[in-house]
Order: sequence, then C-alpha cells, then structure tokens
Amino acid sequence: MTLAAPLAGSAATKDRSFLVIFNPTAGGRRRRRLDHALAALEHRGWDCEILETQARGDAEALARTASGEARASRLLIAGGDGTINEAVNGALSAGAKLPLGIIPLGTANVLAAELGMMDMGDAVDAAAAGAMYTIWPGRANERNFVLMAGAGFDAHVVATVDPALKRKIGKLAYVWTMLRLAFRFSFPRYRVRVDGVWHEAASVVVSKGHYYGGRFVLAPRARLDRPEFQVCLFTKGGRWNLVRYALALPLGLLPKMKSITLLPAREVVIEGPEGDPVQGDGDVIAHLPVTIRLAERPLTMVAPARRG
Ligand SMILES: Nc1ncnc2c1ncn2[C@@H]1O[C@H](COP(=O)(O)OP(=O)(O)OP(=O)(O)O)[C@@H](O)[C@H]1O
Repeated sequence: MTLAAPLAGSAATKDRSFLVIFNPTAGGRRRRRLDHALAALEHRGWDCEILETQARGDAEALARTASGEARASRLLIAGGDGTINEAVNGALSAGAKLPLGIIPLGTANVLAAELGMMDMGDAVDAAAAGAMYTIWPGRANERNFVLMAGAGFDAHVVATVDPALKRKIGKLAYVWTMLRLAFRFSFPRYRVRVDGVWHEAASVVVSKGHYYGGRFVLAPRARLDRPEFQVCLFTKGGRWNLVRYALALPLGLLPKMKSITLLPAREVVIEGPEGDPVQGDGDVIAHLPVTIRLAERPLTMVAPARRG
C-alpha cells in the first residue's frame, strides 16, 4: 500500500453507523457481494443504511448531502473507482467532514489495491476497524480525482469504452477498445508544463497512486497521502510504442523504459487538441486545456492498518 502513517487513534468510534452509497448497475452479483459485506459489518456492531444510485451523478449528490447532514459517522462507497470518484467530489464539496471507506465492486478497483485491500475481507476489516489516513486528492480543472488524471491515448480509450460492454466482459472491454482505437488514433503531441518547465509527450498520466489499470505499477514513488504528484510522460507515440507500453505495464517494466519520464510535481498544465478528453480515475472528468493541482482540502479515508 502507498500510505505511510495512520492518523492517531484507530478507526473505532462510539457511533458505529455507515451511510452506504451503492451503485447497483452491474446486476445481482454486485448486490450479493454488498449484502455479504454489510452482513459482516452488522455482525461487528455497525448499522448500515443503503442509498442506491439511480443514474450517473447520483453518488456525488448523495455524498454531498450525507457529508453536510452528518447522518452517520462514516460514508461507505460501494462501487468501482468511477463511483468512488463521484462520491469523493461530493464529499469534498461539502467539506469532507466524514471519514470515507470503500467496498470495492468495480471492474479494476485500483483504489482498493492502492489502499492495501487484497479482497473483500480486507475491505470489511478496514471499514469496521481499520486505520484512518489523510489522502490528498488532485484536481483537474473543476473535478477532483484520487488515483490519476491524464491525457492522450488512455484518456481516449476511457472516453470510447462502452459501459455496457464493460459490465459484460470487465477489463477485456478496455483491451478491445484499445485495439480498435489503435488503428484510427492520430497520436497528437501534448505540451506539458510540470512545475513551470515545459515538456512534450505523446501521453501523460498525473499519478497520485502508484498503480495503473489494476495492480500494475506505473509510478513507483506516487503516494495517496503525499501532497504531490508523480507525472508520467510517455515521450514516444505511435502504434509500435503503444504495443511496447502495453506489454511492459503488466511485466512491471514500464517505469524503467527510456521513453518514460517520471517527475514529481505540484502543478501540471496539459495543452493539446482543444477539447481532448482528460481522464480521472477511469472516467472523463475534464477537457483540454487542463490545469492539475492538489484538491483544496484532504480527505480522511479508512483503510487497512499497516501490516508489520
Ligand atoms: N445507478 C447508476 N446508473 C448509471 N450509472 C451509474 C450509476 N451509479 C453510478 N454510475 C456511474 O457508473 C460509472 C461506473 O461505475 P463504477 O465505477 O461503480 O463501476 P466500474 O466502472 O465497473 O468500475 P471501475 O470504475 O473500477 O472501472 C461511474 O463512473 C458512475 O458515474
């Protein structure tokens, strides 16, 4: 996990209640997994009230209201990284007063991996009795993100992937979309200002977490709890380099490639084709040109206590 020190004290509180924001779109399986997790939490003395999203945007509105009302002692987001991203935006806009936990039910669940959750048991343990950590989200123009934001080929894949296909075949939907897009992508160049210094790249990922696309390391030094980014510049574009990047990522070789530049940063500006998509946490959250800074305030998250 990429978290250093937990906040003083454990996550145990007197008022043991969760407001659970749940994205039910992936069908019955998600619901069954959630029911198991909540039964385990209730067994451990936690009250859980479920609020289901009906449409895109609901998780944000529900988290905003819940944070304002403080109706429960914690928020628990049950869904994928996209639903968590929405809830984080809602919580931050209402002052981020409640600690946030997650029940990972998505396709990639990168945040769960980043927080050190290996399985649903870890997620339940963390929610019930984990440690509290201060997380520094980033902000791309008007939208916050927890894991990463970027422009280039991967942002176009995110913008193109069919949500229904994602629900049907999971991560393979990204592979399919990548293959289709690779044949018609024009590989534009992007100008990237990293803490005042301009660079050029074929693709950019501004990382808060060190994983990318699952449990694959892209930015080894990135940490959720550090108020800075690691910027990953893919300096070479074109189809052949795309294949090299795609093969190197699962092998853990991407950060060592010559055509990858990794830089720490506090502020990143990306310029390129006007209106090009910017992905954040796996959804389109902005369009070029974009300025990426830290969020206005940090977030408290409940995660597994550090082992060892
Ligand atoms: N009830 C809903 N109906 C339609 N869309 C929704 C609903 N609730 C949430 N969403 C949207 O669905 C998107 C995808 O959902 P979610 O992130 O939970 O799963 P996922 O895409 O499978 O996981 P991951 O983001 O890890 O790939 C989110 O970005 C969110 O905005």
